[in-house]
Amino acid sequence: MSALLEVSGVTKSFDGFKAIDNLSLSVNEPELRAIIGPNGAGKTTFMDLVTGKTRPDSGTIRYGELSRDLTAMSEAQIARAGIGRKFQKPTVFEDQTVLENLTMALAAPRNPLNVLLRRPDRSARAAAVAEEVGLEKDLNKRAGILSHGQKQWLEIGMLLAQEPRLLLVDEPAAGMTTAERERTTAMLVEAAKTRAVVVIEHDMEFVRRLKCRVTVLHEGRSLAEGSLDHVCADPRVIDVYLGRPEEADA
Ligand SMILES: Nc1ncnc2c1ncn2[C@@H]1O[C@H](COP(=O)(O)OP(=O)(O)OP(=O)(O)O)[C@@H](O)[C@H]1O
Repeated sequence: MSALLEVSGVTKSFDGFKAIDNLSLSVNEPELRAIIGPNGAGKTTFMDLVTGKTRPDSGTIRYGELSRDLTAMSEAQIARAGIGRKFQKPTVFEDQTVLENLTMALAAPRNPLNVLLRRPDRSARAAAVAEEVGLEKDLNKRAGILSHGQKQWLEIGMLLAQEPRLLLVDEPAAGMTTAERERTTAMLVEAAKTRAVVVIEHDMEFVRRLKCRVTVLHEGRSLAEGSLDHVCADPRVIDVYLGRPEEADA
């Protein structure tokens, strides 16, 4: 296990307001990491910075063995370097089938000789990804008729098909049924066995099931980090995020 992503002293202001304030954070490979924190804590901005959608005012974001500085790379270069992002709302091609969506998303074979010598069966690879995200029985269904949860899984599958080294996932459980949430947890835990997966999530039960290291963001800074039990016992986290029971009752 080694650091794949190293965020050091990053600050990002919008109109003088520090959305990210001297943030340092590192993610290993493989690792599953949850990022929690109150509204406006800077969670989405963090993902925007890593993917190159937003540029920091100061600090560095280094990635991979070569410690490439992501702040000097375009969004397309960052995506090509193996960083995938799943936004909250599913974005799949509704008129295409599950299989077609996954096939379109498949990563191009890295070695051109593979294409010449052993032309990979793209449908078989797409079917294997479908199995990873529990859609193996729905290969020929049009994506538009899938449930909200299934669309989320399809999009996760489309990202996995691109073989990312770092996958950023924004609130995957939002709008899902309890059963769907449980399957999503299992999927992310499995995906994080061979890559880095960073999940933003508000649902604490969901985070608990991930059984992973948790970073609590608050006002653009890392307030606490460790197991969920560890951060939940931190009085500062209780104050700014979890609330005290007597306050909740009030
Ligand atoms: N493009 C932008 N322009 C101006 N302000 C922005 C921009 N992006 C984010 N902000 C501000 O930065 C702060 C952090 O926002 P961010 O969306 O990163 O928080 P968050 O932790 O993801 O919140 P939530 O849980 O509500 O999604 C907020 O005050 C937000 O209004």
